[in-house]
Amino acid sequence: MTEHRLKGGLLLCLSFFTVSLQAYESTLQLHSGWQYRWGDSSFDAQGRPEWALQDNAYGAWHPIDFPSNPPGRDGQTNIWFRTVLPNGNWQDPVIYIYSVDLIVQAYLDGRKIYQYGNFDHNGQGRFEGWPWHMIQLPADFAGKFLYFRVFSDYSDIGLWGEVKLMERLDLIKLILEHSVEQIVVSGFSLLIAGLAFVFALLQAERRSFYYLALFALASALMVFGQSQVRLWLFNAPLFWDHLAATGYFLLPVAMALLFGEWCAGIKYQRLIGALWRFHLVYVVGANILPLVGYSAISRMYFVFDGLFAISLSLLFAVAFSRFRHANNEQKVIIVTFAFFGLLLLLDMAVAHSILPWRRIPLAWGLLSFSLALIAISLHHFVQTQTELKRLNATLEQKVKDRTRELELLATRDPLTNIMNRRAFYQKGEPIFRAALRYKRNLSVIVLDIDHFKRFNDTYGHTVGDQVLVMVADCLRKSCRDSDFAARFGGEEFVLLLEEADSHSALKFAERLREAIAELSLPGIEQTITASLGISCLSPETQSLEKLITKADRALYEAKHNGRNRCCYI
Ligand SMILES: Nc1nc2c(ncn2[C@@H]2O[C@H](COP(=O)(O)OP(=O)(O)OP(=O)(O)O)[C@@H](O)[C@H]2O)c(=O)[nH]1
Repeated sequence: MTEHRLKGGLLLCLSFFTVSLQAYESTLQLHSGWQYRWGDSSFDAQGRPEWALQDNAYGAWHPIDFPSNPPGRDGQTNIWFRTVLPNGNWQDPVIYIYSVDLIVQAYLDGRKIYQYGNFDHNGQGRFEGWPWHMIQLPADFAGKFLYFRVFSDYSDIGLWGEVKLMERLDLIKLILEHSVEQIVVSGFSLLIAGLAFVFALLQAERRSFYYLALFALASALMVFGQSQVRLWLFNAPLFWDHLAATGYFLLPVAMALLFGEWCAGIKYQRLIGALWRFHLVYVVGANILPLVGYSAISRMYFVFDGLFAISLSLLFAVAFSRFRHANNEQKVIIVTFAFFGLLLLLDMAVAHSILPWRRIPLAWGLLSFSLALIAISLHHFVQTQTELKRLNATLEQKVKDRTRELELLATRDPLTNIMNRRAFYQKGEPIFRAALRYKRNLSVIVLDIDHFKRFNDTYGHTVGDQVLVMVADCLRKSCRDSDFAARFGGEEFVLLLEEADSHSALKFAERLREAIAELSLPGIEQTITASLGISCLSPETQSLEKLITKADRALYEAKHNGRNRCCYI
């Protein structure tokens, strides 16, 4: 069973390979041996065109290399072409035509075998888009004349691009091959458009990202709208041609906008501004006029290409006049733009038969331009983000510093730089509550400098201030980590001693008193002493305030008993 399957598979592969190999060998270019005849044929009673019946006047047909734009058009809109189909070993033969200007019928032996577009009784019709054509041939085609009846009121008339006799399977492969690069490039452009749009919404350098999104979107529309695979997605050539034309006509708008943005500082900004506005009006007009039946999108190309060629040349001139002074980014843009622009000009030259028909790799030019733009945009994005981060960090630091300053202002005594009354209560309240709850020791010392008024009166306020600062420093140095001191106002200080019972609080107060008594100021004779009142937490002391009041009473005792002493209640 497995062996059978294997054999079957191998055979299938082999036959596919041989069919494609054989078909590939037998693909024939129908690029020579044609004849043409201006005007339109009359039709017999059975509806057969008389020009497609072989026995009619041979002398009326003129030889031409390729069935396109023969001489002597003279405003005519109808033409016939014919060629003799060759012999060959075919399995499923078809004629592939890249495109026709504009609508077409194909006849073999007077039998109509293909039609694209609608011919009225005058042999005229409307533009229906530029699809690729696949004309199925009957088995007995060899050696017979194949006729094409063509109508065009466009600048070109006839078949355009490739005309080939080939196997249907090969044609499918050919269309896929032709479309791969367009699918990849248009997909990529669409991705760029989406990303650029998101970046535009997110960050500061909005405008260049919007323009980049517009350029990438226009490119995607143009490339996919022109791809051959488009008809398999949605078989409406006119719709795709409108889309492709809109994308194509939008290119100079987006290019000029981007150019103006990225090459800021370049002269001629007004010219660039005028260019994009002008082309934008053209895009709108080119879409509206065919809709109201005034013209066809096919006619819009001719004028557009002329204008685009001028705009491109102007942009080239502007770019290169400033090339030497441009920075590296601008140079990359200019070079990739030049490459893309050159391909665009070549494509136009081919489209208008100035150059012989060939495929121009427009997609690659477009890709390189898009890649350069996205790389530079991302570079700018990263730069802006880094700058923003740096600014944020500086700002955050400034806010922190300022908050800290404000905090200090709100909690510190500006003269002595120790806590003020407010901060003392803020810090002391939770400690007091915890001590009360868990029955821990807690003591408060209220300290007042003796006869402080005399310092002010005798030596002036500056000396009074110096005494206050010295005493505060002494308190700070004497305190343990868990203790803290605050200036409550004037020459009065309060200390909170955690885990200190009356005994150790008294001992500490005594040490403090002695340390203060040793302070001196050069040239000041008055000794610096302080009186201290001490109170300890007991179950009946219900608030920190009350504990301080108690210590205040003790201080009063100390003052009353002669100052420079400690009293405990
Ligand atoms: N230099 C200076 N003096 C202040 C400051 N705050 C209050 N004083 C002064 O401190 C003095 C306090 O004096 P009193 O309350 O009479 O008490 P005292 O002179 O210390 O006397 P006793 O407390 O009874 O020993 C007043 O003259 C206030 O003007 C200050 O920040 N700087």
